Amino acid sequence: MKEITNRKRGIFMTCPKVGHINFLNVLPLTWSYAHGAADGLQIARGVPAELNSDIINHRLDVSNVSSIIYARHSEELVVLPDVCVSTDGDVESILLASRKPIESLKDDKIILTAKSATSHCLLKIILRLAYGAIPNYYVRHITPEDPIPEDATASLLIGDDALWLYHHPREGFYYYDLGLEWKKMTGKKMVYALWVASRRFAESQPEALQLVYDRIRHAFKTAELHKDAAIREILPQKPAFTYEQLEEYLGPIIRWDLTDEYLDGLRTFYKLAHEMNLIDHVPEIEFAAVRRS
Ligand SMILES: C=C(O[C@@H]1C=C(C(=O)O)C=C[C@H]1O)C(=O)O
Repeated sequence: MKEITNRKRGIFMTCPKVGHINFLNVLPLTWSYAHGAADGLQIARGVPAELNSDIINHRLDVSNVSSIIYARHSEELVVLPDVCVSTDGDVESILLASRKPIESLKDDKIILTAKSATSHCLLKIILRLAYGAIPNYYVRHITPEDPIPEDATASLLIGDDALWLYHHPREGFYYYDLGLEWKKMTGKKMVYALWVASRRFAESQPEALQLVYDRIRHAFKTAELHKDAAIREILPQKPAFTYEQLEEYLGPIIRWDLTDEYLDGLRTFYKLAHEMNLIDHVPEIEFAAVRRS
């Protein structure tokens, strides 16, 4: 298999350029890449906003991206089946931090982390539909140590920043988990990130796409087997978290299977985003033509 792949790679492929959002929520894949799964791939690490832009601008062939980006560029992208970053309720790492209770937010100033795209929409949908609030939003760099700038009422954090804040909340603020808020409002699961390939790459290099898909899928399929090793390996780089915190986060909390129920949650998200003019159409979800494993 390896030989065939390598031979084919020699014929068709330069090294596929694969984006990797460097958050703890994809630790099984980070671990796999560090243990052989990155061989023959060119991995580019970044935050969602960077990789969202890189795939649209053809600097990447495949990447995990904010799920809303697929809706905005579905004509240029195809979705890899079976993999995503999602939750059924609490997410822990997408947090609204606020000086006021969420029920009393109205036209306040809210700062949105510059790293995100999906959660910006998720927050706008939840505040508008569940709380009747239409705040003024500004995108800015935010640090979890100083989560709400002086001039704002609330702010939105995602990823490891938000997970850190979840475990080290500053007293005197209110905190809202947007995975839980979404579940309370819609009863549905929520998909935050998808893996997508540029259509151009998918059509011109199907074997290379298959290789990348197989590696990503395998990493999440075997996540449970390597969970302990992956957490122990990352902990020295993430001293602000305990083993128990990551062990809970990477399993019961974060899910990676893009099953029908998660797709249903994703379609609901797109429908509401469209109703709020955050996207201009609700896309059909078109999957890459890979052999599923
Ligand atoms: C669950 C999370 O979802 C992330 C949220 C994203 C966004 O808001 O655009 C993008 C990728 C996801 O990995 C998280 O931030 O931890």
